[in-house]
Amino acid sequence: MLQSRLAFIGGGNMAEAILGGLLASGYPLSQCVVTEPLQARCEFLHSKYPGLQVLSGPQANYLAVNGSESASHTAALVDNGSVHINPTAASESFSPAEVVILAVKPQVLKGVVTDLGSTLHQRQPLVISIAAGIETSAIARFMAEGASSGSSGSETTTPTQIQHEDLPAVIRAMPNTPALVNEGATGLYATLDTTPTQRLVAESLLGAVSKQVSWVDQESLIDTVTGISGSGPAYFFLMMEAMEDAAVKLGMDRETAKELTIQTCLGAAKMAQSSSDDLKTLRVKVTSPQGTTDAAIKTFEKGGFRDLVAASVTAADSRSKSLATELCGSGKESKL
Ligand SMILES: O=C(O)[C@@H]1CCC=N1
Repeated sequence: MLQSRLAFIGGGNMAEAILGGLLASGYPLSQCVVTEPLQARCEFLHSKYPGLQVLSGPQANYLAVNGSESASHTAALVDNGSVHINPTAASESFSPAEVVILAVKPQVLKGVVTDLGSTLHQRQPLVISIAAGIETSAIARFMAEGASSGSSGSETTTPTQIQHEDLPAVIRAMPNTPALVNEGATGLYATLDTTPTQRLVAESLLGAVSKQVSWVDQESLIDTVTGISGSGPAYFFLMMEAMEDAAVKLGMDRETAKELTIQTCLGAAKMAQSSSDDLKTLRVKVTSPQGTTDAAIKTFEKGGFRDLVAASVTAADSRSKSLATELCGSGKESKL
């Protein structure tokens, strides 16, 4: 399971970050398949990762999850024009995926999972979703709806009521974009029906691009993970933009202001990580009484900085919850 056959559904930035981190840590390329609807993105992935199986077209997700029993089946799908595939891999058969990473936008997750319902039900891979907001119960409902209607790929099943315990286990992950430079922070939530091995698999896959992987024991806390680390890089970019602009206003050239700001951010983060002091103590240690930092911090506090940060993190957390309601109905779903 630790070098499982992986299917990335969606080949965007986060999928690439996870894939790139895995490959850099020695994960076999031959164990990975990526599906991607955009031709230009497929070509980019082909050229950046020679030999990677990149599938596109209406059958791509089905084939990536289900596998293809024979090379001739794969070739037939290619001949039909329904699957675009790395030419070097066109004659290969595919093993079914043991882990499916749902790396599509929340807005298209429902359609993708419903279409894959039968195959997921039949193959029982571990499903890891990195889509913001969409709850595990909603993902289970989409799988069940798809499996009940037998709408997946070329498989057909008799319409039937699918029980929750018959569905694959789902783990939600919220990585962040610093994963692109192997400095990610990821929150994970697993439903009670996941096994310790499945949790370990999720942890090691996301750990390939994350310096920090933290489990949360309530699903709603994944929204809070989104509020601090998922969206968080943008908060620090905003802070750095504002510091750079302030220095420019005071007469510094932009490049110098940018370099000093970035290194200060990086240095502060490294100090916070390596020091045994808590964050408040670290701040107080920089702040001489009546000195320059004191003047700046008093200005932040007077301007309501803490309340503003709290309101902003809460807004992201709330938006993650409301995304679920917008895209999946109530957002608070009962078990099937
Ligand atoms: O802004 C967003 O919706 C996503 C989720 C976390 C980071 N970006």
